[in-house]
Amino acid sequence: STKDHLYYLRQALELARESPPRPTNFRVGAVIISNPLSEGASPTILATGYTLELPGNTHAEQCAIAKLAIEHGISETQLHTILPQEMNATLYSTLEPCGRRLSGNLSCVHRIIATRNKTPGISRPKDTGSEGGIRKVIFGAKEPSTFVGESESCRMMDEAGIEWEYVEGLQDKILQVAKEGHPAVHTSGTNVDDMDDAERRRQ
Ligand SMILES: Nc1nc(=O)c(N)c(NC[C@H](O)[C@H](O)[C@H](O)COP(=O)(O)O)[nH]1
Ligand SMILES: [Zn+2]
Repeated sequence: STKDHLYYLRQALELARESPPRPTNFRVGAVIISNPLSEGASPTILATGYTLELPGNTHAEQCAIAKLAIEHGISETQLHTILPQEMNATLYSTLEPCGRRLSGNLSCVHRIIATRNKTPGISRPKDTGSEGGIRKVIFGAKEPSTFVGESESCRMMDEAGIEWEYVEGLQDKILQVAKEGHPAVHTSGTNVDDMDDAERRRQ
């Protein structure tokens, strides 16, 4: 339910606050939970991550996925062996996972797809249970167009048969945390350093 979703998005937002502010990316937090389909089983947190947590130019979702694989001593493409379908692994991210990165690094949507037992080139009907790994992605804010313009992430997840859901309620706070470290935009509208001298003198 939305209440549970907001509970985990709040946890992810707390993680995002751990991220060092940079003008070149967003501060994001991610939580991977098992949310078993079987009756009465309770969800458990499997891994967490925040932007730049692991060395290098790392994203929150990337860190959570990498940490889970490291913890089990397996590669990220083998995560479906510890995330069977009945575990219904779900990734919560404060911001929509990236579909493209200005750095050219592998996007988080591709990393999420790689956790599933998808033999490249063999397309199974969507409902086959054998595709474990991360089955659902829930995020609390759409990615602003700052870096890559219109995000293709949701279309890419649809094509990969990964369920996703944008849960509203925390988006303002999430974006405020995400953009800390970005150049301030003067509320007066035009950014002072964008003005020409004549206009600046008139201020
Ligand atoms: N979902 C998400 N999680 C993150 O941890 C993070 N930093 C971003 N940020 C998205 C933004 O589009 C990219 O940060 C820029 O495109 C620059 O790309 P790099 O981060 O340098 O690879 N998005
Ligand atoms: Zn990413």
